[in-house]
Order: sequence, then structure tokens, then C-alpha cells
Amino acid sequence: MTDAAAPAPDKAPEKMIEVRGLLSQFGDRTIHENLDLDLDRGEVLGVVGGSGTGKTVLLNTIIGLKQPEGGTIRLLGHDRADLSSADAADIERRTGVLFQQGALFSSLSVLENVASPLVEHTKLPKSTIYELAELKIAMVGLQPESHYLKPAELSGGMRKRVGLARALALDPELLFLDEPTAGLDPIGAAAFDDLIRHLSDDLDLSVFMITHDLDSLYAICDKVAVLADKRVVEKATVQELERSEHPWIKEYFLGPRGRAATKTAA
Ligand SMILES: Nc1ncnc2c1ncn2[C@@H]1O[C@H](COP(=O)(O)OP(=O)(O)OP(=O)(O)O)[C@@H](O)[C@H]1O
Repeated sequence: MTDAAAPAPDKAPEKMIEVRGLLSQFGDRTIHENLDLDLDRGEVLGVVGGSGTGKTVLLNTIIGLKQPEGGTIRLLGHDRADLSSADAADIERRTGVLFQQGALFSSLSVLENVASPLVEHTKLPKSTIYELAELKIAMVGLQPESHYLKPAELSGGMRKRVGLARALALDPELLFLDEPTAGLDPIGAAAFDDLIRHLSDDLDLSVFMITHDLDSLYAICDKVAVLADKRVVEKATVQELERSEHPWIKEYFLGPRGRAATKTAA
């Protein structure tokens, strides 16, 4: 029997992220100026740019860890400047973040780390929380033997997987990844790329992924946004970017390291 009183599901916005005219500054240093960026539902977006161009600052600003000095940010249909506490909680529930260093709690086990968002955001019984955490750990390809290890006992690749499992704990619609393959060997990085692509397809995730890894762009990204000159200078497919005339993009895709990835993908 269906529950007639069940609320209709929220109508999901098509745009998961909408940034307009963003101004980001630290003191008198301007990091972003007039930056626009959209991420559509279901899209896997790579975010690239030279070191220090403000990719992490952009991620932090979108998720609310940094206040913008100007412009507007809409996240999952909510205007960041005008968030009620219910809206903020809604955003937290519907987004997952894998920070660059994993940001795991060092004193907690793998299982406790992955369970922590469920403990914080749900009123589920403990046994259910740990069952769900075990599922997420399996989903990212870690064995049950890892459950009681502490972060210091894990390899870099395992720590990334635990961070990903924790980011997925609340079944987010939108996933933020800050250099997920940095520090992994090429085989580990390729396996991680595969994992993210499968998860995004199977779970219908939208993904905002900062990366320096050209192979990841070719392997998993629908579109790539390029940060340069304090803004997003292009958002396009990798194939379109290969034909760009922008000097940094040309060097990035067609320089000595770019050519190798292009050949591998061909
Ligand atoms: N809290 C802060 N206070 C002052 N300046 C900051 C702060 N956080 C970042 N910056 C500066 O903002 C600029 C952009 O930093 P960000 O970490 O976003 O770069 P990035 O593009 O992610 O670089 P990378 O590819 O090297 O990780 C840098 O010059 C950095 O020094």
C-alpha cells in the first residue's frame, strides 16, 4: 500500500551550482574577479588551473567555508547569501566533500570516520548507522579488515577511499573532490578515476573535481572549467579545450605532458 500522506519529492533544480560575478579576496589580494561557473545535474566537472589560481578557494567559497567579497552563489537552488539554518542543513545533507588531505579524524577508526556524518545528521539507531557505513566502505572497494584501522595505519590510496566513503555517507547528490588522485601512483589513480566514474553513473552524482591530473580529465570528466586570469576562462569538453587558443590551456593540453595523456586516451 502506498503512503498517500508522503510528501512529494522536492523538485530538483537543474543547476546544482550557479556562481555569478564572484569576487574573492584576501586583504588587498584578489583571487577571483567576475568569475562565473555553472554545474548541471549529473555533470562531472573537472576544475583545472595553474597552481595558486584559486581552485581550492573556489571550492571553499561554494561550500561556505569562505565568505565571498562579492557576487552570488546558488548551491542546490539555495542562495548562499540568504541561507536559513534549514537550508544550510539541507545543503550539508545533499553534498559530500573529499578534501585534499582526506581530513579524516585521526583518533577514529575507518568505520567511525565513515559513520560520523550519519551520527551528526541522522537519528538512526547506531546499528543501522554502522551497517550503512560498512556498505559505503565496501562501495569504495575497501575490505572489512580495514574497519578498525586508524588513518595512520592506511596507505594514501586507502585514506582517499575512506574519505570518499565518508563523503558518500549521506547519499549526496553533489560531490566535491579536491585533487582526489594527487599522491597516488598511476595505477591507483586510474582505479580511483574508475571508481568515481562508476559512482557518478550508478548514483547519479554531480561532481565538482579539482585536479591537476590530465588522465582524470580524459577518463571521467564531461566538461572541464579552466581557471586563469582570476576567472573561468573556458568551460568545455576536453576535446574542445585541445583546440583552445588560450595560452595556458594550449600549454596544458598540448605541452609535453599533455600530449602523453592525449595519446593514451586516443
Ligand atoms: N586563508 C588564506 N589566507 C590568505 N591567502 C590565501 C588563503 N587561502 C588561500 N590563499 C591564497 O589564495 C591563492 C589561491 O589558493 P588556492 O589554494 O585556491 O590555489 P589552488 O589553485 O588550489 O592551488 P594548487 O593547485 O597549488 O592547490 C593562493 O595564492 C593562496 O596563497
